[in-house]
Amino acid sequence: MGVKLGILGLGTVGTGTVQLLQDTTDRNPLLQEVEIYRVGVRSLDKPREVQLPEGVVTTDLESIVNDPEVDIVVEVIGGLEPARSLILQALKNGKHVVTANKAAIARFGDEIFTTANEAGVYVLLEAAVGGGIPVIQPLKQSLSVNRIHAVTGIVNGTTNYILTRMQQEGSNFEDVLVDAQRLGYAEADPTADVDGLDAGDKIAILASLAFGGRIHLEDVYAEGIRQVSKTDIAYAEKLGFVIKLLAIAKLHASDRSKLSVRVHPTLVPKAHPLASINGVYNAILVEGEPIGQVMLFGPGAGAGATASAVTSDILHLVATLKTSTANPNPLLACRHQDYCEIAPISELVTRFYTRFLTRDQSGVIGKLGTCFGNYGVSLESVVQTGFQGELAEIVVVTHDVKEGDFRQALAEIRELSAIDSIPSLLRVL
Ligand SMILES: NC(=O)C1=CN([C@@H]2O[C@H](COP(=O)(O)OP(=O)(O)OC[C@H]3O[C@@H](n4cnc5c(N)ncnc54)[C@H](OP(=O)(O)O)[C@@H]3O)[C@@H](O)[C@H]2O)C=CC1
Ligand SMILES: N[C@@H](CC=O)C(=O)O
Ligand code: NA
Repeated sequence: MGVKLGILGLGTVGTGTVQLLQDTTDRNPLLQEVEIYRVGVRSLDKPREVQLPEGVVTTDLESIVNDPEVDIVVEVIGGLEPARSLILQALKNGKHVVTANKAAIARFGDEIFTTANEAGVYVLLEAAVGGGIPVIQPLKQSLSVNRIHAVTGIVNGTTNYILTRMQQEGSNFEDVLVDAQRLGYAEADPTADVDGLDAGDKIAILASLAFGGRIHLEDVYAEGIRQVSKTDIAYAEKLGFVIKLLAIAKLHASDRSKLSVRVHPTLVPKAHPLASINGVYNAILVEGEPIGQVMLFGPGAGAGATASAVTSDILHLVATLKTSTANPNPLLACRHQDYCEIAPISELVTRFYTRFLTRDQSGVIGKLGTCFGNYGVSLESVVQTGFQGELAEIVVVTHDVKEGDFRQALAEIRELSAIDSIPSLLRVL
């Protein structure tokens, strides 16, 4: 007997998934067991790229999650509500759920996984992080015998696409964002991408899997790419770096009972493996013991890539439904109950790149050095790079420093009469 799917959403990801399921030749034969039974959308009048039999498509999404015939609900509508309520209702009705919705999982994971565990069903979310890259299952299974020290990723396709085109073509931020939207990479509200919130949701999910505890999303520091200018990209290039929006979860430097979980634009040395990840590609570098470093790389967004991840989850569940036992499979279920302790960003120890615009006064560099010295900030390089009108431009790269100390030094520097402004402040990997 076939396994019946109720798919919520027929946009970029839903359409890609239906296309994949309607073309099963040379794919895993288990896919032939899957029937696209119901599909829920917002508007019945919209032109669609896929054809479905009469009566399959509906705007009544609740009827899908409540339909006793549906075995697996695939949630690809996105957003928080009604996605959360529909997922919970499906789980309570004993249906397995596949979702690509990192925003809902990062916020309501506790409620969703608890409900799933109580109902004895699974929530699979491979598409929620890294698009088509298998990263959730590897962290849950293949890599889970390691002690993980750090997960560092480029996990937002939209911003990586924007930064790459700004770097390679000198393109303008807004124009490239429009292209990313047209290509189906961006969220319905692209501020989630641009402001680092989408990457924040994703690193919260990865941290939870890698470090074995739940994450309060409000503890995750997230900074986006709006402040990254063409000027910074050009200076970074001269200094031997590329600027990437990195999502980082690692054991805290001085207190290994805490985690540091954060998203921010970062100067990445050109020789680092993440420096060459361009366009919509994502990569996640996992460091652990005894494995060392593993980098998972691939397309981070887009219809086909994301459909690959969604459909692989469907396949897992089809296999599970066919071999179902009374006890849940612990490799598929969520095993976390407790929350991780997250260190505040002020405790982060990192290098900084900072660009100052200064007035033409003598001894400015000396004054900067004194302020930094007052807070134990030592400098790796100081370069006076040129002029912007009347103002001299000075670029500073520090050695490792505690972010709180560095911010105090900057507060003192801002008070100097020689300082006009500090247009850029970026962390260096
Ligand atoms: N796009 C990508 O590359 C990736 C997306 N994701 C995630 O996948 C999910 C879906 O994204 P994507 O396909 O891009 O989104 P789209 O905006 O392209 O599609 C959303 C679909 O859901 C339907 N929908 C939305 N809200 C409702 C509602 N309230 N009631 C009924 N139907 C609704 C829409 O219906 P209608 O068509 O009638 O408007 C549409 O078919 C999101 O969680 C996203 O974060 C994850 C990885 C990559
Ligand atoms: N908007 C997201 C889509 C995939 O998760 C991105 O750009 O990475
Ligand atoms: Na993935």
